[in-house]
Amino acid sequence: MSSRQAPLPSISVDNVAVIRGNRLVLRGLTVTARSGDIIWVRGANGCGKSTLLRLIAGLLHATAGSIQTEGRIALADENLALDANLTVAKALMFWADMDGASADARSAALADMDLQGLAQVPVRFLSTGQRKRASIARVLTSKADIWLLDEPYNGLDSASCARLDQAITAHAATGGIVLVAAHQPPSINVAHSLILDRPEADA
Ligand SMILES: Nc1ncnc2c1ncn2[C@@H]1O[C@H](COP(=O)(O)OP(=O)(O)OP(=O)(O)O)[C@@H](O)[C@H]1O
Repeated sequence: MSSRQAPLPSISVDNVAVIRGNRLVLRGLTVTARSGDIIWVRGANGCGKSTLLRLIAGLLHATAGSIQTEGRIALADENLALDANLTVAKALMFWADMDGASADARSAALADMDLQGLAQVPVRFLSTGQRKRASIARVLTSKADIWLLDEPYNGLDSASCARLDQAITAHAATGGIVLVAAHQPPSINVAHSLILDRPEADA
């Protein structure tokens, strides 16, 4: 049997610039994240927080610079990524199957986000906060090493915020990486915060 262990998760963003539309959104951005890090990504509207998360997720290309990641990535942003016509349980199971995760992982994620009572409800009937909890449950189900969470606290009640804090803390404690893009500081200990510059046109 091989004794080789999987490499630790990491993110290395090196001197990255991005042009979106005709705007320079990020310029000369360098960020490193290591196993166990929780990083708060902050900055003014339009400074590129979502852009950075999408770059790291591989959904956008950098105009200059390089991005290297180690480990599996899950992104939760404004796009719910759950089939509106499926029940919450089935929509999560779709992703569990895609990610090679187990039904147990799905059940644990439902419990962590207090969604058991909504498991048989179609995704399209969820409220704003419930949809947000379901999108976080998808990240939990994925068993990804790197969580990229875009405004994860928006729309959550205080009990759900506490559950999310617990999930983030536990993920980092077991060696995962979490990037949280948010305007308000997370109430958990963050390794450091990354402040993105105000966009040039707004400065
Ligand atoms: N699809 C797109 N095409 C062109 N420009 C875009 C696109 N999406 C975003 N942008 C621009 O990129 C810039 C950064 O947007 P981004 O969504 O990353 O900012 P943000 O920091 O997440 O903002 P907010 O705090 O308002 O959520 C903005 O100027 C925005 O107009």
